Amino acid sequence: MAIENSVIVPAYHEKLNIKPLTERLFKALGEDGSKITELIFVDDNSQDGSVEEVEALQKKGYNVKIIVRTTERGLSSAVLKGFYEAKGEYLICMDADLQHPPEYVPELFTKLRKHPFVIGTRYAAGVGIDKDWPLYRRVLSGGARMLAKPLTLASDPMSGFFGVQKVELSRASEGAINAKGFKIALDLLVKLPFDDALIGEQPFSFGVRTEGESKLSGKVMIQYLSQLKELYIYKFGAENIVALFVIWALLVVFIFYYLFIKN
Ligand SMILES: Nc1nc2c(ncn2[C@@H]2O[C@H](COP(=O)(O)OP(=O)(O)O[C@H]3O[C@H](CO)[C@@H](O)[C@H](O)[C@@H]3O)[C@@H](O)[C@H]2O)c(=O)[nH]1
Ligand SMILES: [Mg+2]
Repeated sequence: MAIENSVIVPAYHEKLNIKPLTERLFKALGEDGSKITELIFVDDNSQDGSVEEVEALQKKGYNVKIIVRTTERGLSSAVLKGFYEAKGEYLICMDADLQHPPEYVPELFTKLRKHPFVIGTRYAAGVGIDKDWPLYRRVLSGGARMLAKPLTLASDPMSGFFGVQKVELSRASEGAINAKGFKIALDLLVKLPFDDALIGEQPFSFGVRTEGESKLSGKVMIQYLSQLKELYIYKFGAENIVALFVIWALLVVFIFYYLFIKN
């Protein structure tokens, strides 16, 4: 049967998560879903046994492969690499560390047949973020989300759990997508030419990592700020950027006044 669905997983030092993710994903897809789905890990030369882990899963019959890059590093560029190598028309990106539960993937693929882009969101009724996700990560994520608000109507543009139709990717202007940093979904949301009203959402509960470590670093945060600046200019034009930052500054002062000074 032809492959219709591709699941792309950026992975760096994720050996211990590869097997449980693969088994849970194909179990969730069931027999019919598994026949039309491929799983692709894009690893940046971790040399931690990830390749051997994938080979063992292939021997068991899973449609899984691993692309090992040796000259590039980075989450967003790894995702784009996987998207361009994928055979499926329907592409889903998810993290390797099981913070994005594979059990939501079948529903995401179903929605992706009706929407050009589907974002996995933690901000919807009945779902949320695991109580053990550290406070500093919540604060960082909340701040990052607030700064992205004027750019997209999607409720969780910081999410790394999302789907996009392959045909949409080809509609981005040449070289437009920013492959630096972690926030590839935000870049696609702003730069692909579909209408925001067509964005689908898939509520999901965000788990905590149990194996390996987060790769979020100061460098990734700086890359996010630089990406934000580029996206603001892309969307609103360089001439409006000062006005936008003034509005943001006034908003922050207002919130500060309202929360801490008014009473
Ligand atoms: N190939 C490759 N993969 C990478 C790299 N850096 C990170 N990854 C992979 O990208 C995924 C997310 O990385 P984490 O290190 O787990 O990120 P996080 O701090 O938990 O951030 C997550 O939370 C955000 C939402 O708050 C998400 O937006 C983001 O995508 C990520 O899921 C993991 O599968 C990780 O192995 C890299 O340089 N290269
Ligand atoms: Mg993580």
